[in-house]
Amino acid sequence: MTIAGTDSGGGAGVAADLRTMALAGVHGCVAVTAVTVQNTLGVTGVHTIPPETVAAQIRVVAQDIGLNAVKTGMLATGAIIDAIVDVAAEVGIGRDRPIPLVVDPVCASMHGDRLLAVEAMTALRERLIPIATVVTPNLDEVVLITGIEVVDDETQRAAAVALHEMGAQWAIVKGGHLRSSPRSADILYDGTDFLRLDYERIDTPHDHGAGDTLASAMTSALAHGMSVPDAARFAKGWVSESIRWSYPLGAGHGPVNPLWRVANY
Ligand SMILES: Nc1ncnc2c1ncn2[C@@H]1O[C@H](COP(=O)(O)OP(=O)(O)O)[C@@H](O)[C@H]1O
Ligand SMILES: Cc1ncc(COP(=O)(O)O)c(N)n1
Repeated sequence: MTIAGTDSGGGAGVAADLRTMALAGVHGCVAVTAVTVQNTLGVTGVHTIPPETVAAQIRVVAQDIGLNAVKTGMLATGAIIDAIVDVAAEVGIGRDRPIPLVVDPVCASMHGDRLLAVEAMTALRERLIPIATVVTPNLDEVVLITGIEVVDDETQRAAAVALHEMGAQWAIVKGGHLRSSPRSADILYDGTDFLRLDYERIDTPHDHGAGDTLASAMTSALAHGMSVPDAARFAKGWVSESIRWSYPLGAGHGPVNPLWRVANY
């Protein structure tokens, strides 16, 4: 299941998640948190869904269809985070529970438009991250959550340690925004070992939805029963190829494209 917002441009959020989940061989269910008015240039409006409606979407799917793995993306408000954390305890989602939870702590769009209220940062830090099986921030989110500015490998590792200490079972600190590096390397940490997930940096402005695609590929792999390190390796390869096959759309940032998996270009 993806718990996330919609993007009218079809590049990020629920649309990106469902594309990846389908192509990765799992049935994706949806709990919508917010409707965004969005195109490739930015977000011009957000309509949030009542927290009890978000929780109810999760509850009815858990009760009928069942959940193998869950990811969160855009959550919009602290009240929505609270509702998700409460229903997660009720149906068994989260670390040390039967259903793994991947938390992509989306705070803003790539255009800099806010997708999580400032007041929600405390609930994110103190309630949601502590129940995450894996948390997957980009470098902008790392600064907002931990105060650590990542500039190199050492600070990237320090951020992973801070996120693990906040309660996440595993932390992946994504290096996509570390433009000074010729590689695109993410660091995975479980409190003991660091795993570096390294890939060539692909030179393209069309990377809208990359973070969602990484987290939903990982969630799909966890739903198939893979371990977190195997799921992370799978997801890194998946998002890298999706960035390679991204396409221009509109006047801004086009979407990453998981159709590389099936398309015969
Ligand atoms: N230009 C790029 N080339 C290759 N991989 C990239 C590139 N940009 C981002 N990635 C990878 O895509 C994933 C999403 O990263 P990032 O862009 O940092 O997140 P977000 O989309 O949340 O801002 C990460 O695995 C990152 O390393
Ligand atoms: C509904 C929604 N969810 C997530 C993102 C983040 O994606 P990106 O960082 O590519 O803008 C977004 N723009 N919109």
